[in-house]
Amino acid sequence: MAGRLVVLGSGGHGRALIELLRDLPAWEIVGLVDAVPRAPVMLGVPVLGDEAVLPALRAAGVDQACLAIGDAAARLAAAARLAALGFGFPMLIHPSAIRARSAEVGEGTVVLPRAVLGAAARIGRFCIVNTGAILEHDVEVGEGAHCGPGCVLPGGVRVGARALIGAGAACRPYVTIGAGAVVGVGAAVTEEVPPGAVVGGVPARPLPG
Ligand SMILES: CC(=O)SCCNC(=O)CCNC(=O)[C@H](O)C(C)(C)COP(=O)(O)OP(=O)(O)OC[C@H]1O[C@@H](n2cnc3c(N)ncnc32)[C@H](O)[C@@H]1OP(=O)(O)O
Repeated sequence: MAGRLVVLGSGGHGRALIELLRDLPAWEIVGLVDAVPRAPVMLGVPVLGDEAVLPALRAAGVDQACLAIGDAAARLAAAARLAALGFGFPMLIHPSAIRARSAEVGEGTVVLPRAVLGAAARIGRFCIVNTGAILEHDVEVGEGAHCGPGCVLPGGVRVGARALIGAGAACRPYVTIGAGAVVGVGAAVTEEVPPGAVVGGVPARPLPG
């Protein structure tokens, strides 16, 4: 699939996705949409305004969108709003990423440069697999979860919906990270992380606050 696409979100993740799309030449970015536009142009792409411009884009034949929103709940809420307007959400995988033939990737999920998706990995909808993340064989990632830059999820790790695995974190094989949990930067997860928990350190323990 390819065509014309709008990017929702003009923050840091938006800049990352503009660069990702530039390496997927079948896609043309018609512009950025942001609730609080900070500049009229970002990395050469026009910022069209807030979501009020979306119906006109649909009428003009733009029917694909890419959600550049880091916060999982906000990303999933935006997906629902744009789906109601008739937008679809392509999965976008950078050409330098390695995807096993048996790895499944859901709609609206983005896979950034040099990430690895191993055999029979299953990545849900609207996930972020960030730069250099390694998701090994049989890893399962739930809807809206974010695997941060350089994280390492060995075989059989399960990441619940909307969870965040921080940059450079690593997990023991077959461990489960609960829905909405946060694993801090650089953590080593050795045992199950309950839903909604925030853990960090080596080995990972609940963080204060
Ligand atoms: C391209 C991109 O940029 S993708 C970005 C992906 N995002 C990430 O990787 C960020 C992940 N977030 C983190 O690691 C954050 O530090 C969090 C969520 C774990 C904690 O953030 P906050 O809730 O703001 O906590 P805060 O910074 O106030 O720290 C609370 C305590 O936890 C400690 N702490 C925070 N992060 C960590 C960590 N990763 N490991 C160990 N301890 C930590 C702090 O030192 C502090 O301890 P103290 O109370 O003894 O001083």
